[in-house]
Amino acid sequence: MTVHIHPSVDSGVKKGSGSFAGGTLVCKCQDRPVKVGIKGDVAHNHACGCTKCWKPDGATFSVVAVVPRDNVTVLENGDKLHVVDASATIQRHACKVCGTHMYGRIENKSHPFYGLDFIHPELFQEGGSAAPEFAAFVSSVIESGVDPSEMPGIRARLKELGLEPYDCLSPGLMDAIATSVAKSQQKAA
Ligand SMILES: N[C@@H](CCC(=O)N[C@@H](CS)C(=O)NCC(=O)O)C(=O)O
Ligand SMILES: [Zn+2]
Ligand SMILES: [Zn+2]
Repeated sequence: MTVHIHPSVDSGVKKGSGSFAGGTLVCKCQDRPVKVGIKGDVAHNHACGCTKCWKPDGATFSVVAVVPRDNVTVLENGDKLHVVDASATIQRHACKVCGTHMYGRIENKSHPFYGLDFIHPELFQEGGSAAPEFAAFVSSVIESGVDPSEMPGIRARLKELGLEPYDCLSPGLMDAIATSVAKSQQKAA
């Protein structure tokens, strides 16, 4: 059985150009698409299996990366955007018409990832942005309806694609979160 992860990686992970200068994210609407401008390349691009990150139709995983929030500008048809869940840590600004998530923003200034917005690089109209590096929240795909018996095949396929599977974030990002928490506890002591 073919294991589908996400259309942008199913035929192999495409390397970034290494010199992506930024581009425009476009939602799926034919009429008045929402356009969001991004300055510079993305970082920490990865596949995410959680239920909250936006996936295109039929995908098991989302592909999501971060950019500094100051590098994100709504260019066109921003009146179509709404926040999917205002109580979530990441406030996902999505098109009300087609449902595509255009950017996710953390408003809590004490969050370790404050200052970074989450975007889906497949929405760039330009090619060449940095490739996904790992897979996060892999076990969470079960919460979206994947049968647990499919997990060994999914993990094997992710490894074959060079996307090391983790059930939370990658060790580097988990260390970054823990470092930030440790620093804020030292400040409080
Ligand atoms: N098992 C949960 C995990 C959700 C989760 O913690 N997602 C991570 C990765 S995107 C997160 O940081 N969420 C914060 C948020 O969604 O606001 C699910 O699939 O819903
Ligand atoms: Zn749309
Ligand atoms: Zn996620």
